[in-house]
Amino acid sequence: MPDIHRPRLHSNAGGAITCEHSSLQNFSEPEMATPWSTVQFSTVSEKFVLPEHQRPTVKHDEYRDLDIPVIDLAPYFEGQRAALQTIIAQVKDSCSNWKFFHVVNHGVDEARLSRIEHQPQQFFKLDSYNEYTSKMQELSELFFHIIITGLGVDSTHFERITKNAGGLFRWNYYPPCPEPHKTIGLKPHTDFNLLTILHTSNVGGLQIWLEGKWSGIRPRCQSSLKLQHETIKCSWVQITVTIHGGLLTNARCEGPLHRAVVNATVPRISHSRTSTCHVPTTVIVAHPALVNENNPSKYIPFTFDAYMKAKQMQLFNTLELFTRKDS
Ligand SMILES: O=C(O)CCC(=O)C(=O)O
Ligand SMILES: [Fe+2]
Repeated sequence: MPDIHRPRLHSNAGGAITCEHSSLQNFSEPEMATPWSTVQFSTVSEKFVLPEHQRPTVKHDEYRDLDIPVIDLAPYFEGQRAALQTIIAQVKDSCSNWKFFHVVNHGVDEARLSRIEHQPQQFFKLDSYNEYTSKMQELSELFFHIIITGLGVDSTHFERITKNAGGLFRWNYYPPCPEPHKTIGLKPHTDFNLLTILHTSNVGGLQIWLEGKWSGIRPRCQSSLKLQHETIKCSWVQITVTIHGGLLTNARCEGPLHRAVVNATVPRISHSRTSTCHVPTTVIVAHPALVNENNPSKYIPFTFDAYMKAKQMQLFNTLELFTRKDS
């Protein structure tokens, strides 16, 4: 298996991160002030304000004095006899009593750990990053407008959601893979949320399920666009409407099933920006004008909160789905 780094992160305030696979870089948009952010805010954006009962009551620097187990790997690396047996017993105990533990003298060098921590911070400081995210927001809003206008329906129904849309920015890194035919970079999926803007490096890999088969989409970075008498070089982005879009439009605009394949020679990077409805209580329901006898309502309305809970059920409490109810 190639070591695909696939960050999946929910950029709610501050960027709580959930990783589906090992993640190399997780970047959320700078909606909140952080010590190393160039953007400082005095209030939290409305779209991140949680209902009172959902707000955390334990502060970030409020710690409990717990006797969390610390596993020391030094004796093992030093080749001490019986070290492994001791560690096995400690880990066994920690797993059943705590479900987690700290590890010291783990052999991962400090400089490397520090780089992993600091390099992303440099990225967030870049002006280009802030400019990029606001451009992406503008582009998303423009496309919301275009899509809604195309449906020929009144836009107020969508505005409650699109106006509050936040962003989820994700980088996918696909290293070259010695046996690309035996594996896949990103399994078939549809994106959730409203709209995805995807930009890929000039290396193929994205495939979309079209007319009953997987179709490779040619990367078109630096394509030329004729605009009045001028030819301008433009970088290409792809826009897909995703699951909430499908629900809002009663399946008139739904995101495509897609996947990413890997290759043996060149690394590939893609970054996607999905628009997210962050108001947990907003009910996502099809526009009434798009539901009629010929197009009966396809989906049960849900709130963003319910949707996230269902998603988390699968991501974090997956085993609950397989737990015997009679046990
Ligand atoms: O890498 C790609 O081309 C696809 C990425 C993707 O589907 C995603 O990030 O959801
Ligand atoms: Fe995707």
